[in-house]
Amino acid sequence: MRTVEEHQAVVAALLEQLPEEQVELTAAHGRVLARDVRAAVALPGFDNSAMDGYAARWDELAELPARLPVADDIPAGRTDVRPLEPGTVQRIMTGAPLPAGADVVVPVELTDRATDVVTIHETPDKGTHVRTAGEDIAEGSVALAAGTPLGASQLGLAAAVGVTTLPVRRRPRVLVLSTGSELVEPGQPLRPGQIYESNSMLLVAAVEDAGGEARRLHFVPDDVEAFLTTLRAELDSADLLLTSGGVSAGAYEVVKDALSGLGTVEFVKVGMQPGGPQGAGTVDGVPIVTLPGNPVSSFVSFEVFVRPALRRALGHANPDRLRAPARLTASLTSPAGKRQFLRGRYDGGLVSQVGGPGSHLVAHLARANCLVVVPEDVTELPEGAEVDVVLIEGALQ
Ligand SMILES: Nc1nc2c(c(=O)[nH]1)N[C@H]1C(S)=C(S)[C@@H](COP(=O)(O)OP(=O)(O)OC[C@H]3O[C@@H](n4cnc5c(N)ncnc54)[C@H](O)[C@@H]3O)O[C@H]1N2
Ligand code: MOO
Repeated sequence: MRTVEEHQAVVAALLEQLPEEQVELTAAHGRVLARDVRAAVALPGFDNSAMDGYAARWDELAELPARLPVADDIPAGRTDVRPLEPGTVQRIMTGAPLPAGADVVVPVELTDRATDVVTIHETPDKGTHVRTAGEDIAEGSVALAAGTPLGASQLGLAAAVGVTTLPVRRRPRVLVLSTGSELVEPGQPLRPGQIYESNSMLLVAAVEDAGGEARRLHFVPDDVEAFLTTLRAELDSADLLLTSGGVSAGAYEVVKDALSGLGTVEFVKVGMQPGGPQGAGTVDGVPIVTLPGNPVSSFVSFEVFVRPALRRALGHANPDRLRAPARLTASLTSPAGKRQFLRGRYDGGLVSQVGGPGSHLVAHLARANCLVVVPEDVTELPEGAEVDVVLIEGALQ
């Protein structure tokens, strides 16, 4: 039996780092930066005001109230600001360049707001409300490091330093193929013994969530010829093929039967639950990961093996999910010798198990926001025990 880490290494080794491409900033959301991006300009680019008020020389405000002539008016965007003459102030707006010689901005609220000669009633400390050039980032320094996922704040920063395109890694093209003679397309009538096919939906969404580009192939019955025909027709358009179902110990294990002896796919048992039966390898040089058909097993296997491998291939600095320590709200039991990935809801340092360990419990899975990891050698945990949880909800990443 393979350990979780051993099978993770096998799957990760199947995927090479994806090639780089340059994309417009508007298309870079959700991608991963391939190379460091340096700031072409400092931020702030020049000393400027943090408040609407009056730029002044702090030494001249020792005696209050102070009355000083307003020598100029500086709205944001002015490019010809003159130095501050001694004995004067300049009216200034938020974001406008600070005149040379000014070392404080007095907010309008501390003045009579006059535009000819202003009366200042109170003065802040020297340097207050002045944003200094380069205090956020220096010109030429690394603004975004390779491996950074590009979300709202990272794209905002890229635009702020004047970037228009970014180097990212091409999204991996992942094919998803479900197998099973019991499967029916959602929307069609069900006969006794049939179920709606759901793993392909789950896996396509999981691939996209991991940064890949997924394509759902129409599921095939437990028929080796049908499976191989689909595989051969589609394989060369993929960086990875994910299959679901047909890998355990029964009489109609289509994926196992079709791939055994073809390419390098190896079928193994991994010491975990759900997700025990696994397979991974290549056919015609294309990586294939065969996930177990139970929906929760498919999901957990994707989380544990495929997601980190895809994210590593995308160049993520942190390919793994965030983890957190949490205290159990109720006791639990776990089989010896297998790492359990129970479904849970985590909030504020506490975690509650959602449903039992059964890998058919899709409604419970849909309510979970974490996986509760119970190590191989732990069989019982009391209420209040500390466990490790893997946060699986997008918003928490
Ligand atoms: N005698 C043994 N039986 C089983 C073993 C074992 O070691 N010995 N392992 C069990 C475990 S653990 C798992 S997990 C499953 C894995 O089985 P398969 O990968 O072969 O999957 P199937 O048999 O095709 O399906 C299992 C289950 O999931 C449902 N399913 C399958 N595909 C889909 C889909 N696309 N959408 C929705 N639901 C799907 C299917 O109807 C079955 O109920 O094997 C155990 N058995
Ligand atoms: O390991 Mo199976 O994946 O429990 O249901």
